[in-house]
Amino acid sequence: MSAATETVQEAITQASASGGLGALWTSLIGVVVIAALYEYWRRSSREYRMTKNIPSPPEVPVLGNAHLVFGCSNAEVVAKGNAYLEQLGETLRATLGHVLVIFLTNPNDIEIILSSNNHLDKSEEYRYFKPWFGDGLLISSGSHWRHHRKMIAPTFHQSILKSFVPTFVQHSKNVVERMAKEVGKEFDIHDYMSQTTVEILLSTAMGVKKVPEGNKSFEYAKAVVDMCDIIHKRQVKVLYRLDSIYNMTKMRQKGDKMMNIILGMTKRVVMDRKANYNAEGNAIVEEIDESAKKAAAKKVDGLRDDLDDIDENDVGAKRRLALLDAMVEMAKNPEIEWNEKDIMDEVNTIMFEGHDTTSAGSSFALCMMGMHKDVQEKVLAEQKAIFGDNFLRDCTFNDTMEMKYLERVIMETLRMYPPVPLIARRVDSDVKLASGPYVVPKGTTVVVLQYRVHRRPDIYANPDKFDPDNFLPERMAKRHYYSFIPFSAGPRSCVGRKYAMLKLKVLLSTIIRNYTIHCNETEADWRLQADIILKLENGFNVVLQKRQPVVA
Ligand code: HEM
Repeated sequence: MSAATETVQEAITQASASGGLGALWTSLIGVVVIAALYEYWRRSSREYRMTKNIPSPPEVPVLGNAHLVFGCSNAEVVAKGNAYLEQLGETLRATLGHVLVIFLTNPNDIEIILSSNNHLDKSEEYRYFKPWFGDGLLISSGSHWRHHRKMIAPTFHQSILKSFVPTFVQHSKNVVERMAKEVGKEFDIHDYMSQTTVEILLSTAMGVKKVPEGNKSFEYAKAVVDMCDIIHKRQVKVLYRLDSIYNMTKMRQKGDKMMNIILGMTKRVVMDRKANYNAEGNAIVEEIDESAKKAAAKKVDGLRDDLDDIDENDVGAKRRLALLDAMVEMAKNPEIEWNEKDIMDEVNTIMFEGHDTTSAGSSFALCMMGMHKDVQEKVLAEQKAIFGDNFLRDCTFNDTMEMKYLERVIMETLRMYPPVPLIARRVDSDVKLASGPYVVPKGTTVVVLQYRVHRRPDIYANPDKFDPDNFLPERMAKRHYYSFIPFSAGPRSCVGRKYAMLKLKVLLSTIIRNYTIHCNETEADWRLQADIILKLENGFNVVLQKRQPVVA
């Protein structure tokens, strides 16, 4: 007899002994009636009825599909989700109790959502980020988001990014030096990438002159990983979604501890910058070049966004500031609506978005090069062609423009292992999908699954094969624009995508010119962990060997 059956029998025996059997039956009947009413309400909602024709995994009353993920580890949830999509097709409906979600993997459907200026609001699931990001860019909505986006996008302008290159180089050289002690041993390179990407963000976008002593940056990065794990659990486990239950758990206590570490770091960053604020000294003055302006303006309309270099109204010289300086200046300007909370919200948002994504991206890229030696050799050949006899000299912005093959390696890595594996939006009106006779009702959560779109065999002929040539210009030209979306796309795409690509090139170029990378595992050994940012449950394990001096 199971322990549960014994407990129920014990309760019945005790209840009948104390004359409470009637009360027990009444309670049981009460529970059944409430469950039946809930199930009736759940199934008769407009969302449920309108999406009934969309394929769904097997449902049970009250819980919907929630029973399928009970007790599953993160990697198991990912594996199950993939298996259902494989079995049921490109568009899927799932329910967690009454919470209904539509999963999209068809680029035409995705374009309808992401290119629209209407479906810009994030889904309910992002609310668990609120104590961390406040009303920062990632989760805010409406006019607040529009105002912040307009003010923040120019702080990632190309002229600012170019000025960051020497700092990217210095930190890349530092991490090469730190990793020297691991040479010949197998180790998790993600730990090094995390610390470095935090420090790079602090020194560039945040303008911090001296990075925190000891392993404070690593402590921050670890706290971010733990906090993401907690937020992800709250998103997928029905009971933790309720604040009243979550507040009673040990997880809440751990969450508070992590938030203290995270907010402690970002508060110090803002205080430091304000104390050393010198807008004139830090500004980048850019001469606006007529021919560059005309070339930029010629870009295909559909691909234009607020990050493209289109400054048609700019004349003469333009003064630009990096993110935190720009925000401190805005807060001083009475004509701009910008206060202390706005600064903190954006610092917290960008410190998170800007480091964890690129540390995952760089770690995946290094592992892929460690596994695919032919690709590593081609990357090396390109580096030799660029750096010649002076192989270990500092990389410049112009060098990065020559790194076409490395760029393809990065894009192929982001295709196969997109650091942000999914995006969720709440649709603003009823949406007719292109993938079938489906209508997604207003207010429903839609989830765009980049990971699955990027592995569609009808788009990428051999989707599970690592092939940087998937990003040859002629192949890219033939594909749907929304079939490669690691940075999302449309008006709410990643504001840091150019920063990320430039930083990844400098970092990977510096590492590859110093070390040969080996990865003893195969992709089949990897256990993907998709809690907010895609990672590996079993670590990014590589072995480095010092590269012999290279002769061009
Ligand atoms: C490989 C690196 C990166 C990847 C794959 C990536 C991916 C993404 C994706 C998919 C989104 C949309 C998320 C959503 O809608 O839920 C996003 C938004 C965002 N990203 Fe990135 N990102 C990367 C690096 C960066 C960097 C370096 C920064 C800043 C320094 C940054 C800042 C942001 C911000 C602020 C948003 C919110 C934009 C908005 O809602 O207007 N990201 N990113």
